[in-house]
Amino acid sequence: MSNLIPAIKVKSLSFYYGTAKAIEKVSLDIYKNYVTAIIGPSGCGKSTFIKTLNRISELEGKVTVEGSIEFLGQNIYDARVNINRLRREIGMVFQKPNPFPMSIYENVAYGVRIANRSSKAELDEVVEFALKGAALWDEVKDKLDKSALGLSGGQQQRLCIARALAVKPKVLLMDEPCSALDPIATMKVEELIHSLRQELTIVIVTHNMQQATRVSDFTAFFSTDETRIGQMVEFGATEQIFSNPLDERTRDYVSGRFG
Ligand SMILES: Nc1ncnc2c1ncn2[C@@H]1O[C@H](COP(=O)(O)OP(=O)(O)OP(=O)(O)O)[C@@H](O)[C@H]1O
Repeated sequence: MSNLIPAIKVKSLSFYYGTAKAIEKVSLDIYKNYVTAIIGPSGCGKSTFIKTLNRISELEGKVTVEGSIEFLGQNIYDARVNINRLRREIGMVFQKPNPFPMSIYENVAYGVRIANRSSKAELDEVVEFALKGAALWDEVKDKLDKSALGLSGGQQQRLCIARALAVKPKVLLMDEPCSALDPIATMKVEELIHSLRQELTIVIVTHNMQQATRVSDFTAFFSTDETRIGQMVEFGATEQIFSNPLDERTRDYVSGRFG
């Protein structure tokens, strides 16, 4: 792989819920226009980590962050950072599809309306662009005014991806985006992830190791020891992590002997 440009540089990141440390001193570069998978056993801090990347983790109450996360040359934890803009530039898709109880069109247009004043024609264009980007346009183009809640689970998840794409993010964070989907819907989302990396940088948390090998270019393996504090054990090209891991703990996990 040539041309590795970091989109996000995580430096010695530690994270606490109240006084409980959830992750310790994670450092890693997330490369632009590649897919990075975060894998590891339950409770090792994968979701916590991904949520620190756009400061969604701050919505969890009293939390403390140490270290830094550089995005576009700035520490995102700097007091001058505009959090709304940060979350538009680093969008997020969650485990369970969470469409708003409104029409398909309004779901996609929502964030754009908040971010800037747009004409109806501009909004129409963005909605079409985002739904096409999320490979959902053909299925919904004739029912844009219908409730999003009438869509299947897989369609709802692609709608949530379209909603994130509508505000033209540079990075998309996906926290187990397929865990509530059937195999066919999962395959569609995986194909989508593959094609989206032309335009975007993607970070995906997954429990499914086959999925990590199918969709990602790089993999970070997180784990905990007896302290129960999450740490990054190993990071590398996905092929290397799965075929020739350097750390014994990674080897045990990817071979299914642990976790
Ligand atoms: N909102 C919260 N408040 C307090 N502790 C939390 C909170 N969310 C997570 N934790 C704790 O932080 C640690 C890491 O949790 P996290 O959900 O990030 O792990 P994970 O690797 O994503 O787990 P899983 O694979 O089960 O989703 C756990 O010990 C968890 O109990």
